[in-house]
Amino acid sequence: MLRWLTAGESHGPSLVAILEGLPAHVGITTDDISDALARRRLGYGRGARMKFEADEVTLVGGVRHGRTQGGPVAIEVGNTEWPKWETVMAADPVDPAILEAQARNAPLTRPRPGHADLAGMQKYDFADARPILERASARETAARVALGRVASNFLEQATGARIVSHVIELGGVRTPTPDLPSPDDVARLDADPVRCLDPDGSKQMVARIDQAHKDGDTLGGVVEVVVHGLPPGLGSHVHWDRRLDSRLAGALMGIQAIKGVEVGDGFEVAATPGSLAHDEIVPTEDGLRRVSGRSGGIEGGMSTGEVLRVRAAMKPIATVPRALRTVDVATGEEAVAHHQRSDVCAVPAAGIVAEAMVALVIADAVLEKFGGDAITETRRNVESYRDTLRYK
Ligand SMILES: Cc1cc2nc3c(=O)[nH]c(=O)nc-3n(C[C@H](O)[C@H](O)[C@H](O)COP(=O)(O)O)c2cc1C
Ligand SMILES: C=C(O[C@@H]1CC(C(=O)O)=C[C@@H](OP(=O)(O)O)[C@H]1O)C(=O)O
Repeated sequence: MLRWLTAGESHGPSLVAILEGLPAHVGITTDDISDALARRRLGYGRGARMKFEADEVTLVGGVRHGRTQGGPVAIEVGNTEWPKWETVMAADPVDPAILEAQARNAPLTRPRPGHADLAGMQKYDFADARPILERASARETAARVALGRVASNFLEQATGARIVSHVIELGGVRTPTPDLPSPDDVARLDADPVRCLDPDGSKQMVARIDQAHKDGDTLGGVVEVVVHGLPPGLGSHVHWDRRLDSRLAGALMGIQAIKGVEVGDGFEVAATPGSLAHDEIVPTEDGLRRVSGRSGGIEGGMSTGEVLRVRAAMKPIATVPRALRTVDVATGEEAVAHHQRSDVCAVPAAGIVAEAMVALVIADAVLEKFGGDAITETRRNVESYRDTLRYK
């Protein structure tokens, strides 16, 4: 079983992340993790911070000479801006100058609609939104992407499976019938400003972001994550919490601002007659194959061995420059929400975060099915399962 945790605030010294339960000998380097974090910083429409945020990675435990050791993998991702925020965020303000500066800091009392601010202030009994927004911020997704890269290295090395995401809708612009990206498309997708495979769609999306920026507005969209090369039988039909689809949906919904998840054609299938809604099975030279991929490669809560495909819908960024109405909780008066620099759109970045969450869930399902204390053992178990499948 894989377990993972993250800690840290948006403007604290660093984020930390721990992944426990991986076998030994998974190849992973600081450069691999830095590359994954660089992909998350890309994407047209992100705010100023992504231009200078360096995501300084330190592997602080569990990896030696580029290989996991079987113990928990611990990763630290430094926040470049820490020196500027030290007075606001210091954990142990023993220095009187820091104490004085903290006392001078005005509390944030105009909670932003669409954020955790107000419910968090109520729940945790704060008169300042700062402690809530610091942890609610999607800065935390840098830690998940770091863990996701470790998980996807394991997945590829143990099973050969590879993950890729793309943007299929942004600001209401939807690509007509999105082609499924292959792992070979990753470089092309990463080079596109909005990580969209369709050049016309990409242009329209960029124009939509420019318009929203001019209008003081923000945008959301839909990302799709595709996994190639999985064996059948990950997850199970026998209990709700062992279903691969429910585990993927929970993990994707756990990303900040994700408000909907689809497995395969999801909501569209609900409006389609049964004769056209499923994936018929035919014998081929490659063995038993589905003629279509509407189910997203999951049936009965298990991977089918076909391409796995899930989607996540992101709401527009909630810190809207043309500020939304709120109440100043210090006075009870009507006010506009506080606003600091913010993204206009973070849908392409959300795709990278979604890849990470999918990698973690599937790596967990692979370990559950195939076990292994060394990756050679996991790989051997995967291969013998594939070789001895009752029906191929
Ligand atoms: C990659 C990424 C970047 C984000 N950037 C911002 C941002 O700059 N400003 C903002 O207000 N919200 C941003 N968000 C969204 C907020 O974190 C999110 O709306 C907030 O946590 C409340 O969403 P929830 O109701 O789903 O928790 C971002 C989300 C993601 C996934
Ligand atoms: C820092 C990141 O995203 C941040 C997510 C975020 C939010 O409210 O979620 C608000 C912004 O942060 P700041 O308030 O410091 O400008 C984004 O830049 C990141 O993704 O690494």
